[in-house]
Amino acid sequence: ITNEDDVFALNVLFTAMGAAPTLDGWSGQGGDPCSDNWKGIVCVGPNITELNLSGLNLMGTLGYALDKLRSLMILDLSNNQIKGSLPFQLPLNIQKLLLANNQLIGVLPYSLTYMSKLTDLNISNNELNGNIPDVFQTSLTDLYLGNGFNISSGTISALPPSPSPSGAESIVPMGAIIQEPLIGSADSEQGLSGGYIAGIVAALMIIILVAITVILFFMWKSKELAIKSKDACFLQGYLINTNTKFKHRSISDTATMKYMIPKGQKARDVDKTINSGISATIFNFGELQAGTNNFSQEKLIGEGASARVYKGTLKSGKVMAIKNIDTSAHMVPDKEFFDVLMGISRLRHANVVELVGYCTENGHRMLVYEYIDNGTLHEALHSEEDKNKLLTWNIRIKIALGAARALEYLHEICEPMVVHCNFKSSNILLDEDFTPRLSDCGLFALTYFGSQCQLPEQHVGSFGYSAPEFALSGVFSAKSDVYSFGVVMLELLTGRKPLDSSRPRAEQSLVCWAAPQLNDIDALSKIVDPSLKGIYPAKSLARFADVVALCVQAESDLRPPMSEVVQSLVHLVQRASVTRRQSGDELGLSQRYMERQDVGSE
Ligand SMILES: Nc1ncnc2c1ncn2[C@@H]1O[C@H](COP(=O)(O)OP(=O)(O)OP(=O)(O)O)[C@@H](O)[C@H]1O
Repeated sequence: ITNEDDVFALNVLFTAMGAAPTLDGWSGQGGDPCSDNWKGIVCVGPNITELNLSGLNLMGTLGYALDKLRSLMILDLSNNQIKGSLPFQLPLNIQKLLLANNQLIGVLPYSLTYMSKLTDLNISNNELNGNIPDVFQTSLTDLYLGNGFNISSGTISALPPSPSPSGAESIVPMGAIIQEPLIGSADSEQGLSGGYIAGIVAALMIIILVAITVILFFMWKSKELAIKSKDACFLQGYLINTNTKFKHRSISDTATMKYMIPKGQKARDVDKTINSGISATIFNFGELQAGTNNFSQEKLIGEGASARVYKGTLKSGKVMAIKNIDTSAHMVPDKEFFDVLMGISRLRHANVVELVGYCTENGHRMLVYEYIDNGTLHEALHSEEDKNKLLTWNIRIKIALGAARALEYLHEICEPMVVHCNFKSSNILLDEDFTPRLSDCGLFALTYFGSQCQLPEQHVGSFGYSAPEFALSGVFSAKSDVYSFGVVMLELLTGRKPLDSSRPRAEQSLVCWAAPQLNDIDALSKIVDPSLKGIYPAKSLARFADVVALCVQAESDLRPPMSEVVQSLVHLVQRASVTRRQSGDELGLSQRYMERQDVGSE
């Protein structure tokens, strides 16, 4: 009789692929694949070791349970029409993963890098994008591309000569096909090929940059380098230039939150039972599965480095955001998971997204949050749909104040304090009236660090927000959150992204470009978001900029605590409403007019 987990995985796969008629013998529920010779299956004893399903006209998606096939060595689903993204959880013992010629989208899951036995990977001719993990360049013999991968991030040296001469920032255009395997592709008969030379040059550059990093680190450590904001810019620039990845950083104790209990609540004997004290509902997997249409693509609302988020409707009719954490990449033991969960479940603040429940059935790690339905601040500021037009100056101050209050709560009211560690505009969700709600509070310890307190490569994506001390030493503190908050304020002020490689070099790092201009009122009016069309009170802008300048200081001790930031922003909001009343609120003047009055009155 076939292994129970293997049967479950095939049942899920069969359903996800729309019960394809070409899958002879397969079933969506139960069955005995090994004894009943299900199409394309090879077993050794009760375990499925091969799935050979190439060219069977299969559609649908790959489902969510492939990782249950623990003995699977060959997975061949090439030449079908499979859609959707690659599941986070793939079978870890796979040697051959053949998915070419399908319609797969999204990024490569991080779990791929954990597949130590993987020797053949063919994912050509799909619509995949994102980064290619470095590990593929040394351990695989057969990696074909034909997708939209971003091949920056330090991977360039092992790649064949790029069609574009732009070096480390090269992008393989969507649909471009690199025919040669990445490894062993150099044509030895022609001596040193362009790609080989490029590889050597890139390797030399990396060595030089690493040496610079080490020297800088020791200078910084011994306090011989008084880091002023100019130096911070240098560091930011350095990060852009090299796409440096900082691996295996430890996190300071303040950031590893275990029991986050807002002051006033009693810390009960939290260790006695593993999940007592968690103020959240336990959901069964079936309900979440049903509520998200079997975690279908249409219900997927977002994807971060460590989780996918689905919009789901519960039995009660309530709409929720269900965060399915990638367990294959982040094996957090139960005890730690419940510890963290207990803390998160107790967070209650008007500007913090509330955890409603969770599900740990079948090894899943799912968090159920209230659904916030107006997108993220990042989308509002940077999407191409002109959404930023809705963000008037006063709304921007309101968002900054709400987000500041959320951080103040985490830093100064919760006990022990909670350091967010991943504060950025895509973690600020907006509700209908643009009230900001901070998401992922307390989650960093769970999704990134687990028991080893290590930083994975994906965090590189948030570097535009990272404080210099974190980039240099990996140490996080509440003051690092304050820096990230300053970067988000700069985003609000300028409408620009923290790192933007499409801009001229001197403007790629937002902090680097904007910080020197914050104290100059003329310069300020030139860096302000053009989509505000000049409609803002100049004084309000200047005060806002003052707060930013304090927050993004390179020396962490000089940054203000969040309670001070809140106070400054409260003054701004109060001032804005007084000015508005004075300028004729009651007379029914338009917002635009009133704000023009505000500009004039400053
Ligand atoms: N409670 C929620 N309500 C509505 N949408 C949400 C909610 N939580 C997350 N999302 C959506 O899911 C997306 C992904 O969220 P997630 O926190 O997993 O990734 P991220 O913040 O973009 O990256 P990171 O992995 O660095 O946290 C968000 O950008 C947002 O669009």
